[in-house]
Formats: sequence, C-alpha cells, structure tokens
Amino acid sequence: MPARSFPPLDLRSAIVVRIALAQLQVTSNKQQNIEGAVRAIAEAAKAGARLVTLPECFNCPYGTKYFGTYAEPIPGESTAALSRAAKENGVYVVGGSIPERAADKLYNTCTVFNPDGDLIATHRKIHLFDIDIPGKITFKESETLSPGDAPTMFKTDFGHVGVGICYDMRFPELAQLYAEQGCSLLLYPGAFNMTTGPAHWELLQRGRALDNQLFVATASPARNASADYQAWGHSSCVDPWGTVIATTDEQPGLVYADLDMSKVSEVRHNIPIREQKRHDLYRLVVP
Ligand SMILES: O=C(O)CCC(=O)C(=O)O
Repeated sequence: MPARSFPPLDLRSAIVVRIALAQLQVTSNKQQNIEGAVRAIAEAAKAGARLVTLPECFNCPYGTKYFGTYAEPIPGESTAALSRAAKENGVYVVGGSIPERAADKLYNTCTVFNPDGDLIATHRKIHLFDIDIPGKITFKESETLSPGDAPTMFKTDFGHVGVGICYDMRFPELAQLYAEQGCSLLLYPGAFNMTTGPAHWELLQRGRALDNQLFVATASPARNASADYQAWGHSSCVDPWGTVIATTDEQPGLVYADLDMSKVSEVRHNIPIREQKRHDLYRLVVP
C-alpha cells in the first residue's frame, strides 16, 4: 500500500472557543420563557461565550397539545427577541427550537443568529419524535407537526456547525453528512425524557462525536416537576475523542464548554478513519 500523506498538524491554528448551553426552566408562560432566554444569553456572553445554544421548545412546554397555541411565524416575537439578544451581546445564538407556524403547517424549528443579529440558518426538525415504549413513553410529534426537509449548516469564524433537533441525533447519517461537508461542531437542542434520557442521551452524543471526530453539544430544558413531560436535562458537550467535557444534572443553569478546535484535526490525524473508509464497499449517498 502506498503511504498516505496527511497534512501536517498546524498547531498555530489552535483556537479555543467558549460555548454556552442554556438549560432553561421552561414554563407555560411564553413571555417569561423568552425573557429567561434573553437573560441567559446576556449572562453567557458576559462569561465569554461566543455561541449560546438554547433548548428545544424554549418558549413553550414540550407536548403536542401546546404546539398550536404557542406557534408563531418566523420572524415573530420569539425570534425577534433572539435576534436582538445576539446583536446586543455580540454572540451567535442557536435558538433551541420553537413551534413555527408557516402556511397551514406547524414545524419544530431552530433559528440561528450571527453576532450582528442576522438570521443565518433555520432548521426544521427533520425526524419527528414518534415512539411507543409501552408503559414508559408514547409520543407522536407527527400528530401536529410536519417534518422539515433539509439538513442545516452554518458558518462561524471558528468553523462550520451542523444543526439537528433532539430525535435528529438518533440518525447517524445526518451527522456523517455534516462531517463530510466540513462541520467541526454539531449542535442538538433536545428534550429527552426519563426513559430514553438515562439510556441514550450521552451515548448518542458520544457516538456521533466519535464516529465523526468532531464536537457535539446538546441543550435541554431543565426538569420542571409540574410539567406533563419530564425532561432529562443533562445538557452536555463531547469532544472529538468522545470525552464528555461539560455536563450538568437536571437543574436550570448555564453549562460552559471551551472547545479547542485544533482537537478536530488532531484526532482525525491520529486515527485517520476518514481516509480509511472503504468507499469501494459503501458510501453515504445524498439524493
Ligand atoms: O429520541 C428520544 O429518545 C427523545 C427524542 C425527543 O424527545 C425529541 O425528539 O423531542
């Protein structure tokens, strides 16, 4: 076999970026939820975060019966507040998700704003959370939501970022597609539950990170004892080696992670699975 040549590691390009995962206490009061998100963005920016991620359904209790009532168009009240917060604090804001109303459909949608407050990406949850584990949890997002039909990436000055929402994290091909297209960070606002959370939440993040040799981060709502849906919490960040570098419990709070972006090329250089794939035997096909 001819020796493969790898680009030398350029450690001068090492860049450490602080991100914040806002594990917000989401209530039935939409206005309060928006204000809580705006306060968290300001606090995270003050602490040096350059990107702040909110949880899935940050402005609305998580549940199919709530989506129609809380839904709004984009732009709308919630996303206008995120845009202002991004601009006032000079940070990227990954707006978790909100129920979005567009024409006669509802979507579970994440909006992304740059530090000038411009909307730079919109991700409609591609894989709807429809599961049935008898005696544990039955959930059918498709009762009220429609799925999105596109992967979503955005550029920052510290690398490309891929976005998924919660159940999207269970689909490794989406993460692989993002990695193949140059992403070094995947963000999944999510709201796992008390059955699948302890079993799969961390495992999925570590799996996606290790398979694709990139950073993966999640932001969940905090657990709310009076809500119908008990969120697992545990917003976390995993590095390209598969190590959990930041996490928390179920309580509200900001989780910070300092991402040394040079880790992506270091791990890819040390374990070069990207070059070792057998594309003569299998490959990811994008229709
Ligand atoms: O995949 C899971 O177990 C949970 C997914 C979920 O809660 C969601 O997609 O909102």
